[in-house]
Amino acid sequence: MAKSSKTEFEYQPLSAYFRKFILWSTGSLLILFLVLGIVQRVFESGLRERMLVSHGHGLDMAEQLINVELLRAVQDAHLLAELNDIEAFLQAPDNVEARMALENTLATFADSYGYYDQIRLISLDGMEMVRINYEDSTAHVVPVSELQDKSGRDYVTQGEQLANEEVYISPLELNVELGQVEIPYQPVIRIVERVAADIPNTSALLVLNYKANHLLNSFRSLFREDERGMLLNTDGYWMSNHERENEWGWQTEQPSLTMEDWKSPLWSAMQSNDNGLYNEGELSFSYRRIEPAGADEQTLDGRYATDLGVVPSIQNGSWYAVVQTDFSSRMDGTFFRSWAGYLLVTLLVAACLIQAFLVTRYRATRTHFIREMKDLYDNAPIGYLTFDADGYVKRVNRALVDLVGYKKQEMIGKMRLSDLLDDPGAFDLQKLKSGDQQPKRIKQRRLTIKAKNGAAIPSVCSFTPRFNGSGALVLSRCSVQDFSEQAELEDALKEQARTDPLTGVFNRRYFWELASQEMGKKGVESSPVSVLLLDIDHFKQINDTYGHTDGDTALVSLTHICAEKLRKSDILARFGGEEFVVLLPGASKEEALQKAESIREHIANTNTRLSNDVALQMTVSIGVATMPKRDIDELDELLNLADTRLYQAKDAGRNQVCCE
Ligand SMILES: Nc1nc2c(ncn2[C@@H]2O[C@H](COP(=O)(O)OP(=O)(O)OP(=O)(O)O)[C@@H](O)[C@H]2O)c(=O)[nH]1
Repeated sequence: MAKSSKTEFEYQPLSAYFRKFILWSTGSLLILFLVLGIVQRVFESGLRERMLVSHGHGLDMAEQLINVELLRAVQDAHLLAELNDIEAFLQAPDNVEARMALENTLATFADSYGYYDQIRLISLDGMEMVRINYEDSTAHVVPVSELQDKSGRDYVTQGEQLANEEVYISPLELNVELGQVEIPYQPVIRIVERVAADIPNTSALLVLNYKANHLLNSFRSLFREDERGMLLNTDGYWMSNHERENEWGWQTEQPSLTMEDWKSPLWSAMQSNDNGLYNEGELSFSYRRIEPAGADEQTLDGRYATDLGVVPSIQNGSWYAVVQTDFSSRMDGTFFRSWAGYLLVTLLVAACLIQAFLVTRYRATRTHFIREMKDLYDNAPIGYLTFDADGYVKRVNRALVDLVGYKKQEMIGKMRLSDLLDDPGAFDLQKLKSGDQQPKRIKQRRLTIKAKNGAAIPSVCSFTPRFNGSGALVLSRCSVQDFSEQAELEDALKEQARTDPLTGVFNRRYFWELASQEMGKKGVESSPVSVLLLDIDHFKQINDTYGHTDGDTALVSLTHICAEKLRKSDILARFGGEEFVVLLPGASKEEALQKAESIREHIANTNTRLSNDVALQMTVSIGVATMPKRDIDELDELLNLADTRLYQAKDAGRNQVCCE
């Protein structure tokens, strides 16, 4: 026969299995994604924190860079303003030597510093008096004929308001030559200092054109690759932007290239707070208002600037440094957005699905198994009863209910095992509970169950105890098998083994057993016992004459006739063939003799009706032996003695009793 390949779990309908699988996998995937979500959130917030630290660091560096650069330029202006050559020139502007001395000094300065593409001395009415151009790493003295009128320029107007040794720092802007923005762009800041103001009619403005490219390049290099650093002027135009075409909008006739136009809420935030963070989707902006070498008394740099003569009231307003990070692109570089991360998530999802499959399969198998077990328990052909450590019934099956006649609800939790036993003490629960005797299974025991109707039911019971981790009994299952029929059969077999099948009296083997018991009986040791051994006279002739069947009838009849003369305590048995034995407990020699005589006489006087209506008259010979005191070891000899005397009776002519 082909072996079935069906597993237990396959017995479940596929739809039920699939539904459970979906439930389990949905549940476990939800938990997985919840955990992953939390992990990602924690990681993200850490990343955001690091991003803000990096932003803050970049803005600190930017502020420091701007102040250091500009204050150094202010210091340079002071250094030049102190030159005697300037004072000498201003006192005699037409003196060629004084001019040349000043031009040389300024050219040397421009050469050796390299930060300034123009160093000029401008009169208060705006005319250039001396001008040094620094181009292609070389300082050039501009001839007097090429000097220009700068009156009306903002930095000149502002410079006119300065007191001696006061400094004005112009806005950062592209240099304009002859009305046109110089190409390539030359970002410049003009440092203007009033010189020789205390000498009447000689005061002028010392103007240093600070080349801001270096400052802007340094600014750009402060930020990480995935950060965008921006520098804006007080009107929100970019002086530095990673997209260079967005820079200098106010000078390139692109007035919409402002922060306000690009990100209006961010610009509003920048107007209201000096420092702050603005988020828009995945974009994060940190911003800071910077006073470029501003004379802000609150800050160390500001106090230093004031000391250096920078006049707060006429400065050009604030700059703004902004750093922007696209958080999603920063996440792109992390494990969560890497192929390893995606692989891990895929593996985890696969693990969840496999786990859901295995759990569903396991539970389906287990459910099926439990159902099978329950079915086996409930519908077993023998009774099952489960009881707890106190002996109370916890569960019973149908067969047991049928056997005892109680309803389930009458037993469960209400009756104990002992209530169901004919002898409540027959089963020792304590023994089952004791820790040192924890048999996995108590071997079969014969117990008599007491049914509701009072019937005693012989049963075979076996106990399977279950213990907890600390060895205490939790439950025990007891199987109960009705043994009534077998018991009856056993009794019948026992009876058969004891009796002579023809006559129904005890057989020789059982006679020995009973006689031995009688001999060993306690309390009557000194009382006598007698034995009669009977043999039918000429029985062979009866057989020969009437046939074997009538012979059998005669044998049966003899036991009846005999029994009429016996007490209840006397024991009659067939010893073999036509020979019988009678044990007379307590009978003395005289009493035994008397009993033998009465039996012999009764047999001789009683007819036995055979077939064909023949009336048979039998005689018996009897040997009598008596033991005055009981001794089990003498039983054999007692019977031998009776046998000898039986033969003596035969020899003496039969139909008589011999006792000596
Ligand atoms: N019908 C029948 N005959 C039996 C049974 N058991 C033994 N016999 C017969 O009993 C007879 C016994 O004969 P014997 O031993 O010669 O003794 P007897 O004829 O009684 O002679 P005595 O004992 O000397 O008086 C034999 O013929 C046996 O076959 C039995 O169960 N039924």
